[in-house]
Amino acid sequence: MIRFEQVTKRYPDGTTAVRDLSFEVAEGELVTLVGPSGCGKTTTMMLVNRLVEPTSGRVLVGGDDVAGVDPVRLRRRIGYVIQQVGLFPHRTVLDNTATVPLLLGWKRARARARAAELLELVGLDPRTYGPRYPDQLSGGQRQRVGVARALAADPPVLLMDEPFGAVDPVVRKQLQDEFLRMQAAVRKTVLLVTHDIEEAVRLGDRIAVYGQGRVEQFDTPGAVLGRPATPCVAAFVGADRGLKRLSVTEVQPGDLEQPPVTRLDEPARRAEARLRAEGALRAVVLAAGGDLHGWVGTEELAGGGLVRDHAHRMDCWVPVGASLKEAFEAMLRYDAGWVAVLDGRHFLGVLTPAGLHSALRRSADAFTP
Ligand SMILES: Nc1ncnc2c1ncn2[C@@H]1O[C@H](COP(=O)(O)OP(=O)(O)OP(=O)(O)O)[C@@H](O)[C@H]1O
Repeated sequence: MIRFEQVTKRYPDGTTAVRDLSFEVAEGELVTLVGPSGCGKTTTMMLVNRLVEPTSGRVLVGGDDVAGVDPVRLRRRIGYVIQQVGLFPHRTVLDNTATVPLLLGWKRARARARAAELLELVGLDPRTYGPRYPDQLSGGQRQRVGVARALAADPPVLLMDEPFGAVDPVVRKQLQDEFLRMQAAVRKTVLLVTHDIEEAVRLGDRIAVYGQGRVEQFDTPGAVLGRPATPCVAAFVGADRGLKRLSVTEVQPGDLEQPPVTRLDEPARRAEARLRAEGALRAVVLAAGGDLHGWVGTEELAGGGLVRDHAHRMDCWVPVGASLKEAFEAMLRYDAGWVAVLDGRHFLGVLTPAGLHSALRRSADAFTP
C-alpha cells in the first residue's frame, strides 16, 4: 500500500535526512517509525504526501509513484495528523472536523453529519464539543479532534506525526487505547512517527527503528525487542526490553499445557483414583461443554459424592490472545503456579512459567522479512 524503494532525501544544505530507504506498509497495517531525534522519521512521512520530494528512489501509494500524482489529489487520499494539531482557531470543532469533506465539495449538512459521527468515534460527544472552539478544549481533546479531522474524508492512508505527543502519560495511554480500538474497526494503512519505544511497540503491527538516516531494523514488536538487529537498536529499545516483550506477546493455544482435568458430575472417588494413578495433586474442574468451573485437590475427593461437592472456583484465568504480561500479572495476583486460558468460557489449557518462556522465544523468532 505504501512502498519506499531505495529512497534518499538530501536537503539543499547537504543534510542527508534519509538514505536508501526500502520498506513496505501493507494495506490495513500500522507501522510505527521510531528513533532518536533528527534521524529522518518526519522526512520519511512527508515523502509520502509530497511535502518533501525524494532526491532519488520512488515512493508508491496504492501502487502509484507519488511523483506522478497531483499533490492536492494525493493529499485527499491521505489523512495527516501532526503533534501541534493545527486546528483553525476561529472555526468550531465541528467545522474543523468537516474541513476536508467541505474542501471536497460535500454539501454542508452531509459534511457536518460526517464530522459529528467522527467526533463520536474519537470519544467526543458532538453535542457538547461540536460547537466549542479549539481553545475551549484540553490538549488531549484537541488531539482527538486532529484524528477525527484526518479521518473525515475516509482516506485509505493515515500519516501521524507524534499524534499523542503533547499530553501527560495517562491521557496518552487513553488516546492510544482509543486509537487502537478505532483502528481495529477502520483498518487504515498507517505510518505513525514517535520517539517513544513504548508507544511504538504498543501501536505497531511492525516497527521501523531508525538510526541516523536509515532503518536499522524493520520487524514485529516481538522480534525488535527479542532480537535487536544492531547495537544501536539494542541501545534504543533499552535494557528492560525483556520485560517490554511481555506486553507485546500474546498467549496462543500452542503455548499451553494440558493439566489433569475432571468434570463436575464425575463421581469423586473415581476421579480421585484416576488422579492418584496419574500422580496428580490437583485437577482443573470443567462444567458441561468444557467450560472452566474451578479446581479440586485430589485428597479432597476422598470425601465421596460428586466432584462438584468439593470443587473450588478459580479466578486465575485470562482470555486467549491476552498478553503474557496480563497472564503473568494474574499468576502473581493469585499467587498461582499457572494461569488458565479460556476462549469465552471454554477451557483451552494452562500457561505455566515454562510456557511463558517458550512463548517469548516464539515471539522473537517470528521474523517477518
Ligand atoms: N528543510 C530542511 N533543510 C535541511 N535539513 C533538514 C530540513 N528538514 C529536516 N532536516 C534535517 O534532516 C534530518 C532529519 O530530520 P527529520 O525531521 O526527518 O527527523 P525526525 O526523526 O523526524 O526528528 P524529530 O524526532 O526530532 O522530529 C535532521 O538532521 C534535520 O535537521
